[in-house]
Amino acid sequence: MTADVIDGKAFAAGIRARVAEGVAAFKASQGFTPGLAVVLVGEDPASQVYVRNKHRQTLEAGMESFEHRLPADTPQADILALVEKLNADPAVNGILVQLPLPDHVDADLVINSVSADKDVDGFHISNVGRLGAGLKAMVPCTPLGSLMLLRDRHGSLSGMNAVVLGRSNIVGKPMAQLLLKDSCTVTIAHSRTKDIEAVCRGADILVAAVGRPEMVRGSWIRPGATVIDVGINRIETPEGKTRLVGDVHFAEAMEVAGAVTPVPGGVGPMTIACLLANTLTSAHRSVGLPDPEGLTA
Ligand SMILES: Nc1nc2c(c(=O)[nH]1)N[C@@H](CN(C=O)c1ccc(C(=O)N[C@@H](CCC(=O)O)C(=O)O)cc1)CN2
Ligand SMILES: [Mg+2]
Repeated sequence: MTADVIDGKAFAAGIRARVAEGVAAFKASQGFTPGLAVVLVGEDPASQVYVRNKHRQTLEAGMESFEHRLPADTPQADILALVEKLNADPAVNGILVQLPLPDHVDADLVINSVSADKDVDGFHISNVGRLGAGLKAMVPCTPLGSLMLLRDRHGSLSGMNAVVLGRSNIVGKPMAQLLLKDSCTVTIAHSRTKDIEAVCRGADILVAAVGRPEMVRGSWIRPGATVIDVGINRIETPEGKTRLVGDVHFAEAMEVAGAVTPVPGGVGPMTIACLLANTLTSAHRSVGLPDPEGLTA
């Protein structure tokens, strides 16, 4: 059996095109352009690439992009002051502080200083609580993108057994909430889970978000299951080069699963597409428009 490869790159391009249409319609009806502000502190190489891509794709969608690059040793008070300024700026509909932040910064404090209405990352504690309570929230981008890929493949997810491997605040926990909201039976598995392999084998939907290269082997996967690989791990090859792999052993998964997201080109591109979608959603909500269709959870 050979699984289908879920083309997240192509799907993300479609989402970005729909966001661009929504932005054009928004500008025409409201007379202003939605704006996204991104704050990068320090010189982490991967973060620099992600922030550059966010800037380019925000402009391509027809939105304003405000990039704030601060040195790694910026005092926490200066970061908080910048966020306050962005909170008060009517040209800014979405604010994102790129993670990870340097060690001297309290990331939770900074995340929760972003206005919940402009929190396009969905990390603010009030958005976390709203998602958990089944209320309208800003939803974290990677889980939202993963949900879109699952809905596209299956239509309804109702009654499916979903296992989320990993319990991070950024992916694992919100992913589990979204799957529950779509009426899956949800299990969160993690490093202390007993017989994790058997737990994963019970999954119709397996979402791997642990940050451990190729941890999920073919024997962990139920035949025909849909596997969403959120991991992005850079490993060294025997030739001394590096390459990206997910949390799932892709070649083995392809032999067993019904469908698998590749790394790269699976969930990753959906993260930025959903950031743009969230920024448009935030602009809609700021003027009392209904949420843009098909771009929210
Ligand atoms: N404030 C936030 N910080 C971080 C988030 C986030 O959602 N909000 N997520 C990640 C990084 N990230 C976006 O910020 C991100 C990661 C990966 C990709 C992506 O397109 N990956 C490609 C491969 C890229 C490569 O070659 O390295 C893929 O998987 O195909 C986009 C965005 C942590 N920080
Ligand atoms: Mg975890």
